Amino acid sequence: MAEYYIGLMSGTSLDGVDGVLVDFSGTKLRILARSSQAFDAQFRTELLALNSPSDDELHRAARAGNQIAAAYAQVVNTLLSQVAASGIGATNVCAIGAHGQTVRHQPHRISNEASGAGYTLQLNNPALLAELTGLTVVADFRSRDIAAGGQGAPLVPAFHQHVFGQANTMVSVLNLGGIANVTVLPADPSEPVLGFDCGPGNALMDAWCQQQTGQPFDTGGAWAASGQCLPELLAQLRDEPYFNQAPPKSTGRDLFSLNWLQTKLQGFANARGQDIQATLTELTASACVDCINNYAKESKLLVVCGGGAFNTELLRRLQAGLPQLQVDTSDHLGLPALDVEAAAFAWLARQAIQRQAGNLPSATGAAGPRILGAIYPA
Ligand SMILES: Nc1ncnc2c1ncn2[C@@H]1O[C@H](COP(=O)(O)OP(=O)(O)OP(=O)(O)O)[C@@H](O)[C@H]1O
Ligand SMILES: CC(=O)N[C@H]1[C@@H]2OC[C@@H](O2)[C@@H](O)[C@@H]1O[C@H](C)C(=O)O
Repeated sequence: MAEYYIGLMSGTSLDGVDGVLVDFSGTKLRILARSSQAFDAQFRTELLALNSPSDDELHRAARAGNQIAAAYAQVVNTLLSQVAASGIGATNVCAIGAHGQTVRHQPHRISNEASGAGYTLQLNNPALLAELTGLTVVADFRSRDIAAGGQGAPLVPAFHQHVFGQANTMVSVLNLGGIANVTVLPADPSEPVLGFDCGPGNALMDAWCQQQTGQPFDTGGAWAASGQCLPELLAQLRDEPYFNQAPPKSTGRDLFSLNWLQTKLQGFANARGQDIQATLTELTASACVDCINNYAKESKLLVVCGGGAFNTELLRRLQAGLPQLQVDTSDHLGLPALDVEAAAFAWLARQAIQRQAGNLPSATGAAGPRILGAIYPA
């Protein structure tokens, strides 16, 4: 009996929505349809602005949530139209897992407040999405883990374990989205799975590329490849306490923003744009390399997913920093790099519907396993 779920991810790159329709009924998941929809430049600018305090932000955030739900509904329609000929329709889909758009992520405990709790905020309107699609929607996956003392991120390690785990071999998985996060799957299944954010993924490279060239990202890393890494700037960028913090840990644009970069760039006014891009690419690569060397030294394989998997220069720098292992994209294991996160949220929706935990406390630091997400019935 088929078990269809839809997963929708719009991540910290702010580039748009990735969606997949997955069948979980077999031993291996099957992706039956995939679709991406880019946000237009104006909406992207608004989402970026909403990542920082600004005027009338409650009203603007609510409107942005509606717009995200509308974009999600369009992706759902496209996915369903791709499988219509196979006789699969909305009534066959168990639920949608809709991540929402993270605009704040402050999971750390606030000791001088009565609740002591941190928070995370994903803009979305799951009620509207349920109305627009007629489907059950699961949303707000992160809050429960934070309420249980966890980071609320990363949440993909449980899914990575499900799809990429190998008997008797340590495997590491690196998601290169706006932020980079790693999952370490131990060779011994009784050992805990680790998972945490390494630091910036594409966010700073994208921001610099957009500002200097007008292009939203450095295609293939070609611009970075034409420059030289600046060691002094790299040292200044690496001089950020987050990199030396022990896991569990997670971060976001709250820290790694264009403002952060501009502060670090003081004193480098005469540097060439492509050299700064090369240095930002090395920043992402070196932070990830250090995480692997510190927490996954015995890994023989590094599975790379997320849009950064298309950045050849970034992958070259990763492989150069990790000569002891093989760097490969998830495509080689049968799951396209851009589909992994969306598939993870389809899986997390399924966990919620089946009243199963979605978090891994060994990764997030939560007090225990928790059922994640709020369910908006069809
Ligand atoms: N051809 C390419 N060359 C270089 N970089 C690319 C290419 N295609 C995509 N990217 C990068 O991937 C990013 C999108 O990746 P992805 O969709 O995984 O991000 P995301 O969903 O926002 O991730 P996360 O939630 O993990 O932060 C783009 O912003 C860009 O930086
Ligand atoms: C708060 C938030 O949205 N975090 C994202 C972000 O993007 C990458 C990294 O930072 C990761 O921790 C997380 O996303 C993935 C899907 C996760 O939860 O595993």
